[in-house]
Amino acid sequence: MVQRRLTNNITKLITMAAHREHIELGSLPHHFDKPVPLAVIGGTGLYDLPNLKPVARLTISTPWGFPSAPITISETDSGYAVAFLARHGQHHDLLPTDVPSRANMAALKSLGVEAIIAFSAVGSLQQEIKPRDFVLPTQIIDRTKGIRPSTFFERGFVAHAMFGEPFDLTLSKIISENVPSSGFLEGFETDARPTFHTKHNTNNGEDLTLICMEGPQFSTRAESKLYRSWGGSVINMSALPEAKLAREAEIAYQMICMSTDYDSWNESEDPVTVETVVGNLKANSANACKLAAHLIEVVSKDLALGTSGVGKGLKGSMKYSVSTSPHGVKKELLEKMHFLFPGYWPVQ
Ligand SMILES: CSC[C@H]1O[C@H](OP(=O)(O)O)[C@H](O)[C@@H]1O
Ligand SMILES: Nc1ncnc2[nH]cnc12
Repeated sequence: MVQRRLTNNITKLITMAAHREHIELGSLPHHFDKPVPLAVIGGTGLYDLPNLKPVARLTISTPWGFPSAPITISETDSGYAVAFLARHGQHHDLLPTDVPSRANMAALKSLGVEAIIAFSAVGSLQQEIKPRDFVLPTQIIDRTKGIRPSTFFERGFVAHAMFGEPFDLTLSKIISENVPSSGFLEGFETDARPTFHTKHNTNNGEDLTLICMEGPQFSTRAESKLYRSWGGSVINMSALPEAKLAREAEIAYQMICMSTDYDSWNESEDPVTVETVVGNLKANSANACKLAAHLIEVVSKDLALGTSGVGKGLKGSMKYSVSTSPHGVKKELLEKMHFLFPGYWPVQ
């Protein structure tokens, strides 16, 4: 019965997605004139926000190239505008290493985005984080290989952003306090319901640590066990440099992880394959979309009213994080920076 309901949901989602893609690609306006304060980045299995009404589809050129895909602007039932970007491209044709994160972040910033909720499929490094559970990480360990461009700054214009707290604490608090207790959990037997793991709800106030590896191959068992010994909770290939660039762009950023497998440390389970990841994601995609739609309403309202001050502490922070005297900086570099930070360092 539950299985049939899930299958029906999936079929409905696929049909709606195809319909939407047709509408979006065919006839949506290519411009949107109002600021868009909130963005959602969709990862593996989340290429669309099917519960929202698309109103524009934008192709944005930045000094760092084009984003992974055109950005869809949709409206919620209450009329809030939200931007959606598929991290690996609309048809998932970008390896994690090749995601143009600088262009993605710069394009979102140019729309007026102040906060990002990013979704990601992750492997679980802890027994209690079951496949299909959701996790709100609080820390990141960087296991990428230094081959992804990870800063907007470069030789000639040096800056250092703070990153001790890699996720935005205010945004994280709003998300963890607003996980819906019903709706989001529908379609599951009580004992199979996914858990939403947060530092305070399920981890006694201890950090939930996300390991970000280079990939595209999954980890060896020895690596997976090493990450557990470091206190890793979950693992993916996508949090970095995305989170670092959001910080440099002064955008509040929180990743919501969906566990799809036990990576390779758990010898009583089969090691992770793409089939396992995609299978779990598909089965739970209706759930993920419901969660996204609910959080979009809550966070958009918060941003509009300024209730919690999401992102306010970040505004202006990069202006004071620069080591180079702007007087000696090449004009081309300042022009690039102007795209992200209009008015910070005027081009002479
Ligand atoms: C297809 S499994 C590995 C792939 O899935 C995750 O993608 P995303 O974070 O965009 O959901 C992971 O980071 C890897 O890129
Ligand atoms: N086990 C895993 N390792 C890295 N990225 C993943 N994404 C989903 N599962 C993963």
